[in-house]
Amino acid sequence: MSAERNVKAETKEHTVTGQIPWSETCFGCNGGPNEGVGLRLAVTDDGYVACRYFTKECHQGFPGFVHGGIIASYFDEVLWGQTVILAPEASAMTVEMNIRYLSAVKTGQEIRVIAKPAKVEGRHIYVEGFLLLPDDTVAVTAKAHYITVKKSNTLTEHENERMKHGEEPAYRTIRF
Ligand SMILES: CCCCCCCC/C=C\CCCCCCCC(=O)SCCNC(=O)CCNC(=O)[C@H](O)C(C)(C)COP(=O)(O)OP(=O)(O)OC[C@H]1O[C@@H](n2cnc3c(N)ncnc32)[C@H](O)[C@@H]1OP(=O)(O)O
Repeated sequence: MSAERNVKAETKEHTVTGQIPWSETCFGCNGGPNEGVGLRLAVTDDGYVACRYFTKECHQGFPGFVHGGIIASYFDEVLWGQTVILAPEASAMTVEMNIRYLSAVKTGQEIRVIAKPAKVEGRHIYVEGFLLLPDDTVAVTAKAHYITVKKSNTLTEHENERMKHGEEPAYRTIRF
């Protein structure tokens, strides 16, 4: 995805085949009223992790616009979803992330945050993604580098089981 501003993505419909497990103790997943971001990550049949999300008023920085740190959280979470597909036996921790904020993102609208298919190189996973506004403008792009660790370094067996949620995805297709 280029860093050019005001670019509209050429979109098509993608079929959703599943959802990444989520946890109520995670800031990115927990959707309580004022508790967290509340993202749900869909997996598509062509290897993307994708998320439709209604931006919250309580996440504003400048009035009416989503805080850049919250936008970074969207990407940390959605791009991390690729690591669950690629290294399900491990946990992946973010070690680096680069974000280009091309257009401001308003609160109170439905955006889409997308992680492209990625690949593993030993313990390293590099993922790229983009955020689309309702009119398909590419507002933000991101690149992240994750490193896998033993799952037991981040979650006990009990927590790992307790945190898995197998809810059906809320939608069957997503356009991006
Ligand atoms: C299917 C079941 C799924 C279950 C699902 C459960 C439900 C969901 C539950 C929960 C949702 C969670 C959602 C999370 C999403 C957000 C993720 C975050 O926010 S992560 C927090 C922020 N990140 C950190 O705090 C990392 C801090 N860094 C570290 O702790 C270490 O650096 C670590 C563990 C990543 C690596 O340390 P070492 O001791 O294991 O390994 P060494 O030997 O130091 O490094 C290995 C290789 O990586 C490079 N490396 C290490 N650190 C690097 C860095 N910072 N930058 C670049 N390279 C680095 C090294 O040069 C080395 O490279 P060479 O293999 O030799 O080529």
